[in-house]
Amino acid sequence: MGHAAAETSSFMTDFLLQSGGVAIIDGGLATELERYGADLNDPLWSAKCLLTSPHLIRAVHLDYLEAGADIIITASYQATIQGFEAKGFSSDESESLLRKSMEIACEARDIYHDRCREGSPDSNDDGRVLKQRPILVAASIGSYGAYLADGSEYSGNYGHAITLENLKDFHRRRVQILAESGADLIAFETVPNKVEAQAYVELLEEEDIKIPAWLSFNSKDGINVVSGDSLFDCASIAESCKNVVAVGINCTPPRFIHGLILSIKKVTTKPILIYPNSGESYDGKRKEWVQNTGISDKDFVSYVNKWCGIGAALVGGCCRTTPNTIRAIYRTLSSRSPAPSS
Ligand code: MET
Ligand SMILES: [Zn+2]
Repeated sequence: MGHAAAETSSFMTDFLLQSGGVAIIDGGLATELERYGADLNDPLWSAKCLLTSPHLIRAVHLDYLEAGADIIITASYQATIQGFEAKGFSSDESESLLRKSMEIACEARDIYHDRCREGSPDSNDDGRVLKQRPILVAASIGSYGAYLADGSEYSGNYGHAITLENLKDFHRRRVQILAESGADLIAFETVPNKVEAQAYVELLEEEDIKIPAWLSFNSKDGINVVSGDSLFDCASIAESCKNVVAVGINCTPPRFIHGLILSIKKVTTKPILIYPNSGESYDGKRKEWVQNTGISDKDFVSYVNKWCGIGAALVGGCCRTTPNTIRAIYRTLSSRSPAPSS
């Protein structure tokens, strides 16, 4: 095992120790940008704000840090070189836009640390969490299906024409750029099938990527990943890769999470991460979320304690969760008694 590999293997466990056992991931980015008034009806979705309103992205990152998040995820989920080129940007410009997602998140972290120095040590009167702590910036990589912008990341069905090699080539340059952008780790999010998980771990090894990564799958039945591929197989692929420092589930209704954690536990010794959506249903035809079909922040939080009880080590929220959700998670985790040291 080389030096870098040895460092990778303790990266997440060290971070979790510093975070008090459980680390908090941020909440929905795209849906929060929409709440701020951004129009994301575009093939680039949230990545459109890299062009039109970077200040909003920064504001949302800051909101999540002030709600208590220990990890913020960049706006690069649907930012791809191919997607930017389709809009007429050159490849250099497209690469800069990817780096920009990282710069915005790092700026937010810097501003936050300044506010912590100026503010009160723990929590302000206004409920902001201003507490110096290690904060990670995770570079988001959404799936090929997200780039297609037709809901394929929720079907995982790319057709027979798309091979493992195609997927590796599709993601290669973006992975390289984000890995060298100053990110603390790569967040492969909403991975819908086995072949894309395989593509990611092979890329990490072939390109000798120097920073750690997590792999996070989505499910719509609580048993398999959305394509119908077995979660057991998908999590095993993640488990086999030394660069992968956590494996889990995102953008999946809360009611499915308990069972999914138990399935993942059977395959992995790596920390398990969980950031469900609000449970609201999505109307694919109208391209909008159906309001109030999900659960309240209070119910979300009562789940969080159970998830941590069965082994989730990183918890946050995905689409339609807000800084209020994250603040509620922060409060419930802070009130937990510290794990007995063994
Ligand atoms: C469709 S899942 C989207 C994940 C991304 N991190 C976001 O919150 O916007
Ligand atoms: Zn989501």
